[in-house]
Amino acid sequence: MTIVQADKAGKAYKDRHVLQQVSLAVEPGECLGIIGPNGSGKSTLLKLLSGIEAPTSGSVLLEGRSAHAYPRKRLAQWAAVLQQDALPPLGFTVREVIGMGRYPFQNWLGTDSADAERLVDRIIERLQLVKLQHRQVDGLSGGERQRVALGKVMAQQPRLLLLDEPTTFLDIGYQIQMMDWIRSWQKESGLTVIAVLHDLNLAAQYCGRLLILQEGRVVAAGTPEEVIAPGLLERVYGTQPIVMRHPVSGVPQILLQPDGGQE
Ligand SMILES: Nc1ncnc2c1ncn2[C@@H]1O[C@H](COP(=O)(O)OP(=O)(O)OP(=O)(O)O)[C@@H](O)[C@H]1O
Repeated sequence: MTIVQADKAGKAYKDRHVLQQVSLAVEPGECLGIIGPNGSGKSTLLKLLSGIEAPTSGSVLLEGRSAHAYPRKRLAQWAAVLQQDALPPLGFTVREVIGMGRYPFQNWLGTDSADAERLVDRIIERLQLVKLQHRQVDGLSGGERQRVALGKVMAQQPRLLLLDEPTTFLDIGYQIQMMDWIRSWQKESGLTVIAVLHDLNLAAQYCGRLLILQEGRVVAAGTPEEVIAPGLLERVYGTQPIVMRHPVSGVPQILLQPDGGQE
């Protein structure tokens, strides 16, 4: 069954239309990348697709049901959101923060339906956080904190993972590591991923399908080959990048041209 379906979804704040007529369908196990310039509505779209906000027109269905029809706790057991700097609360250890991902699964006695401690152990090992697990999160570097935030959403064991700029503050090593972890998690568990990414090269490498927004409307959707095209990118971003094939994976990659390439 289609995991997420938007049908002519729109969002307006007062009389300002931030998103208009957005239609898309995301199938189980796929990775959809959402790209587009600053202010084009990417984060707003993610809020609609995660059920955090309701559309003001059209509809968003999660497994066939209106996102707003889900009780909050049920939604949290099903979908998880990872943001740019998820800023785990101060004063907690790495292990405690990862364990917080289990809150939606606890009953009123605080007991979990799964073997939560073993799950947290496995995640800590997987994300190479063993040495850091008893450290407070406040003292960690940006890259370490983002790893902890990923651990927390992994503990949630969602079926749908929504990423809002997950790699923005990370160096290239951490960017690749983060996206690789997410990809292997996706492959192992059939997780569905929707990712807002500013980095078109990362988006083309990790997402099988891309959707590009401009001023709140979908201007193109398709494979990276279809979307990462010089003419389209110039129209949307107002700059003309060089598009080349990645020498190893073959996916399209861009090189920026200062001043439009004219000396
Ligand atoms: N709560 C709100 N009230 C009014 N306007 C809003 C609200 N949230 C977002 N907007 C506006 O909607 C537009 C789209 O914002 P959004 O954050 O979705 O864009 P974005 O593509 O994620 O941008 P960026 O790449 O810069 O993060 C912006 O002009 C923003 O000012």
